[in-house]
Amino acid sequence: MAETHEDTPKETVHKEEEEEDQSFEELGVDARLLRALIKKRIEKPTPIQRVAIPLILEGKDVVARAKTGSGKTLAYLLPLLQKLFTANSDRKKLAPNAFVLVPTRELSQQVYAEVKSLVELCRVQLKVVQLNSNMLANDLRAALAGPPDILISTPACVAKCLSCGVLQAASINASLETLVLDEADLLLSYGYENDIKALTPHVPRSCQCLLMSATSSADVDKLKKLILHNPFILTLPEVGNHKDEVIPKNVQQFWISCPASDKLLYILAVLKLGLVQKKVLIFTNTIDMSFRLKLFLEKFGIRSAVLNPELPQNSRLHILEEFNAGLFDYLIATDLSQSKEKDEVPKESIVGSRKSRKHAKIKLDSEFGVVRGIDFKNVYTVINFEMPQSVAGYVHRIGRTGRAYNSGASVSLVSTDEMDTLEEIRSFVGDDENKGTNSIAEFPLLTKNAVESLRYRAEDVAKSVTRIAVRESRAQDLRNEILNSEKLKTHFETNPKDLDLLKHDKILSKNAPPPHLRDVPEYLLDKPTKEAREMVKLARDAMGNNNRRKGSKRKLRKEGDPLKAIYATASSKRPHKARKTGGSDSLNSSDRHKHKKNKGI
Ligand SMILES: Nc1ncnc2c1ncn2[C@@H]1O[C@H](COP(=O)(O)OP(=O)(O)OP(=O)(O)O)[C@@H](O)[C@H]1O
Repeated sequence: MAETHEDTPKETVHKEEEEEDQSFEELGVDARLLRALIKKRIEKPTPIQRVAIPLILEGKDVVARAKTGSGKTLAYLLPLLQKLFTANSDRKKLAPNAFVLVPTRELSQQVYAEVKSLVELCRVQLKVVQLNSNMLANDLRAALAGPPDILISTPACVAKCLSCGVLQAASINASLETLVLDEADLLLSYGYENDIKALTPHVPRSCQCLLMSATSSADVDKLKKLILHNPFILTLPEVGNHKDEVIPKNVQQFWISCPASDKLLYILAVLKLGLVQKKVLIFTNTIDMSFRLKLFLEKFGIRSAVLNPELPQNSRLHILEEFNAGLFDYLIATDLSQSKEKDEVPKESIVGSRKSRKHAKIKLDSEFGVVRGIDFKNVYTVINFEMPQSVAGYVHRIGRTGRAYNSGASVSLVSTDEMDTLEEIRSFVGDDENKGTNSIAEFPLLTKNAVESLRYRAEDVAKSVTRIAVRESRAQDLRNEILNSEKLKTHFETNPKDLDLLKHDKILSKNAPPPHLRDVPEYLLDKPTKEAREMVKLARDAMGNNNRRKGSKRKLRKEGDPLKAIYATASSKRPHKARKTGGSDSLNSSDRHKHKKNKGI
């Protein structure tokens, strides 16, 4: 095991403040990787990268805890690649030199894509493979022939490789130089404990072990004991042990009180009136609800895609790719960690599919995960259409926006039944009126009048989205995706960059959406809503409709995010106590005055 040491969070704080302007070069990153980072427009290291990279380059075992979106992936990938670039090519290699183990396939794909792009940009010959436990033993064997330099996979797949003799314990022991457990706080809760235990006896003592995690938990401690000996513990002060600092500071959090039966109406108002910035990631707790929402929104001309664990893997990856590439603005993701709907797809949802007849039932993919780790690109707004059932669920959902140095917002629709959850979240994230930290403020831009103006249309359309319509659409979508999945597989093998083949935000309703529902007539909008809408539009324009654009980002950081300026007053004006019912307050004239004056927070 690598040389070890125990660092204290306090020492890390000191170091970070002192060296805030350190460049990647000063951290000791290789010239090829520096050039790759420039091409990727990554200019300066994030705090966790500043602290972790030098230690990992020195060969230390490291446990790195830093909040979601803080750049943990590059924190371990850069030194890992550098180590492989400079390794002696004559050394014995019977198995991959590095294992990167992650909890979900989506994440495995994401890390793989990141490694591949870095390796290509560096023009270095390194073989990287990504495996999953659905692969046949022969395919696993073929992929591991060589063997590759880096294996990216889930613990279950490595355990499978060991048990079916595709990977030999002795070969791992002779060759493994680096073991990374990414999203370590999740690995055990995904049920990988035995898989990890199957691997650990074969990890050589000389192997450098890295544990990356967004939160500290008993599970991380357990893994630490299982794998590492006296590692450096890096807990970023800004994330750190303080429970009130788990949400990135650049994410503004809002909530809207609304009856459960009015949620469709409220989300329609928020989206249709243009009160939030795109792209928007919407979380539901069940697959049926995601289809209900999709069908409802598409009647109003709002096209969205759904992402859930019953879809074939190729489709899921393609949906993520398309969303990240900006091909559509609204993605409805089902966070099944919050749901009882975990075990199987209901049979009726797959009736008629050729595959369904063959297999009778389709298991949901247990390696699916949309909440943790996935780097959704340029998501500005996260909407909790249904509240997560745990504080951790909330933290990880919100973490899909405000990634790295970007800003973002979250809006939670909270029904009476979910009010206790909101209170629990508030007390956990340290929503403190006096400190102004991490406040979850009432969403300031949606007025009661604006909601009521859409009620008649919304209720009418909601009635037409029946349970049967939902089930049929879900079945149809699954059938389409199963067929598409095969096409995608072959197509993307030959055209990896072609993202336009299949659109995932296609309309599922049998009847085309009525044209009169596409636009909200001016007479339905009250004055505050028109003003709020205009302000969001102005902010969007000022941000070039994309706050990640080159140039504009730098400008924004300097001058403040215009959307923050809009929200600022409302954020500081928290309701005294979470109300149990009713909509948001209207903007009064002094609020509006302040909105205009405020130059950002
Ligand atoms: N130094 C940097 N400067 C700017 N952007 C960066 C930097 N490092 C990483 N990023 C970008 O920040 C985003 C988030 O990074 P990453 O996925 O590694 O976060 P994370 O800490 O692993 O989050 P999570 O815990 O949610 O998985 C990515 O899009 C990544 O490309």
